[in-house]
Amino acid sequence: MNYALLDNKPILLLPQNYNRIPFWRMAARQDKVRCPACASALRLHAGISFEPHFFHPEGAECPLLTENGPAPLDSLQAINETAATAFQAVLAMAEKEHSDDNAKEPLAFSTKEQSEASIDADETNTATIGSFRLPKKRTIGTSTTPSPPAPKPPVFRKRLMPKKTISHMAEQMRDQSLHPGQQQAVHATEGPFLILAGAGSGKTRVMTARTTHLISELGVKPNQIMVVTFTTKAADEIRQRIARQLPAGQARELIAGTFHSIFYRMLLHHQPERWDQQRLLKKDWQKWRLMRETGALLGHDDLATLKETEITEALGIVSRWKNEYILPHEVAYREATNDAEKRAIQLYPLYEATKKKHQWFDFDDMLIGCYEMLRDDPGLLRRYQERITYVMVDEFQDINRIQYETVKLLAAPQNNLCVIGDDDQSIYGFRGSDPQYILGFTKDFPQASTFTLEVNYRSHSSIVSLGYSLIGHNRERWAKECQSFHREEGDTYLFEPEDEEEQASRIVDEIIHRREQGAILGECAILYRTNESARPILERLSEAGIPFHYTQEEDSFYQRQTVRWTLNYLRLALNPDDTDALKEILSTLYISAEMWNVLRSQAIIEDKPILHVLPHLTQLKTYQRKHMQQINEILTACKDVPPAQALELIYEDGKLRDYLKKRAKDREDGRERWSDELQQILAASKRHATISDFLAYIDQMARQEKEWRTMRPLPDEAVHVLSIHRAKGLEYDHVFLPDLVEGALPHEYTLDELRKGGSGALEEERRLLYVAITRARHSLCIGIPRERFGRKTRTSRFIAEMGR
Ligand SMILES: Nc1ncnc2c1ncn2[C@@H]1O[C@H](COP(=O)(O)OP(=O)(O)OP(=O)(O)O)[C@@H](O)[C@H]1O
Repeated sequence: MNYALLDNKPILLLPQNYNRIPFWRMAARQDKVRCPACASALRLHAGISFEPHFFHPEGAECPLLTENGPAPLDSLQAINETAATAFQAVLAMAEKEHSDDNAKEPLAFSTKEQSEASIDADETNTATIGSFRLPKKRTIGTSTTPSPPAPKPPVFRKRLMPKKTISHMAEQMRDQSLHPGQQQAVHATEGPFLILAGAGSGKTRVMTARTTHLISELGVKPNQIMVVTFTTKAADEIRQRIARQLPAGQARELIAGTFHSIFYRMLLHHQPERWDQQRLLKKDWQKWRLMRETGALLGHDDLATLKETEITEALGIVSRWKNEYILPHEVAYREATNDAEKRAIQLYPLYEATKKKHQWFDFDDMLIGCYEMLRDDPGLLRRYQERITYVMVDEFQDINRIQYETVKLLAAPQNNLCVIGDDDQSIYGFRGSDPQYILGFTKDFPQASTFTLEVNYRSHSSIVSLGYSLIGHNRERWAKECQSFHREEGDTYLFEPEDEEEQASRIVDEIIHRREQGAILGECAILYRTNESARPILERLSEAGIPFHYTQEEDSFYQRQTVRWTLNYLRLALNPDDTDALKEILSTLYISAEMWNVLRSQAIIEDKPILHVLPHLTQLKTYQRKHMQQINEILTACKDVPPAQALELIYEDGKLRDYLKKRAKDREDGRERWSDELQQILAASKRHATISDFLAYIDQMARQEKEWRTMRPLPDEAVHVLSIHRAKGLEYDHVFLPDLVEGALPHEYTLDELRKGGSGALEEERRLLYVAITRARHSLCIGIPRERFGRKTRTSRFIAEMGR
């Protein structure tokens, strides 16, 4: 039903006021929204693909509930005449307001009428959803015949029309396991081959079929075939698929794995002492510490006391040089393009020398080590070349120079080298990979044959269309014809929530809705660009009791230092006796840890909470005493106000914001992450009426999150929450992409680079979004929150690009 009572006043979910949903959602959570007939509490269900509505939670008995669901507003008349009259009045008022000037107002949802009107208004090649435009018919396939006029879209739904040729092909091909293009790629085995394959075009299937063909049709021994994949998971999958098709044991002999795993096995075999795993710098912090000590050893200029970000930058640059096989002695005369590179030029030689002295090595050294071992020992190289007669490299777009050079050594002299990749999916530039290798393969191997696999078997046509409209804006790419195998159009939605909290709620409501329609949870994935986007989503999933898979890439949000300090202030407001909380925030009050014991004994003598004896410490300077007094007053005032208001008091009057700003400046950290974190807590707190509710909620979330993680649900039974980078190579029926706003996707640092005149990073961000879009089989929902971290957002430039 689209009506309810809030504090005895009628509210209606009408198109013109959908954008007030966050407020109603909260009211519904607090049982303030009630049914005008039975007075029981109503819940709000507001997803993405359906109209938002109030519903009676299970077990409710209400005269308005019929067999076919809740009765329309008219039926209320018979049950509660006063309420019905009040609703009619609200309805009339809303309609008047709407007809006056609301046409200009962009809506969070588009209604049936609006979608139809706006689509009618633009018959060319775009459809409008709310205030957004998406392609209605885009070239899929090669035909230039204009598509028939689009049918009227159902509510909240935008349809993209696939061309006839595609549906025709889908019918013809339904029962065949390999498309003719794929078959060609499988059967071409001798000499170098470049297989340029679009997203979802069956690269894994082709690699597997090619391997099986070599073994069972051509009699090649599995241990003569090397298959390089980008992840261990992909290698396992290929082995498993092959194991199903070949006699037992054969799959195990195949040389399959990532570059690192294959090369490391070779190194261990020939130089076990040198490459003993004990000497591997496995963890980031080990390299980090070594780099910091290198700086201190150099001891001049700014290197003696390297800052956090400078160390990370230096490690990144050194790693990139190594992947490009630029050796320490070669950088001395290099012209630095910026300060970070200048520092790296100085650090790199000593950093490597120290590692060598202790015989330590890292993952990049494995690649260099293997290349040099083969290059410098012609006998050994020949033995490998004689043994490995077929080489296949998947995800070739992400190869770096050192990997490429080693592969070339191994594949020679026959050069039965088959590389397969999609330059549009190259997303590891920061690791030294470069789409130029795939684009330049035919120059290195002029005799190479090139195949293109352009049919996307994964995604429904509107999703393929969106992906190609976007990626077509990249300049450095191999142009491909885009085709979808599927006749079905699929569903693509844009939605504009108020903020990241509402965005998360709507994604989760949508998942619940889809589960009710038969969707499998494991086929739903929420893909984010940066970790910050995950927090509200994980909370809403936990709250709704929906299991999820989430690989934590860094500290959980509520474990971060800034967040912990903030929450401890709130705890102290509730309970001035909370000594643990006070001890944690001492540094933010500029009180040293040594003072703690003095404070404790003073509190015991005076029989008062430590917080209250703070202003009376004799060691304090006058301004400090005044500040401590103020903190006491603020915390007392916080006790009885909603948490969002309390946080504002703590940040501003309590000067926590000033402290964090100063701290970041002192560390010259430069990152504004603390500020985003404060805004995130503020956004989360707005959903709660009291501090104790908010704190209890956080504790419960932490417990639940931990539980979900330890429960390890089966893959099918849990929603996947993961970064776009991790989602590469994977596929799901339903994909949700939150935060399509400037600064998130494209990421802020990309925009910085753009401002300085470089467009490479922006092209990589576009590829990243392309990867995300093409993970979806049937449906794709893109969220554009109007606010993020408490600030107004700007829609990602990529949205407009998808519509042109
Ligand atoms: N000939 C085919 N007929 C039907 N389905 C196919 C065919 N080839 C591939 N598929 C299906 O299409 C989907 C995508 O295949 P695959 O994962 O091999 O593509 P990919 O090129 O590796 O994708 P990406 O690079 O986007 O990760 C899979 O679900 C696969 O089973």
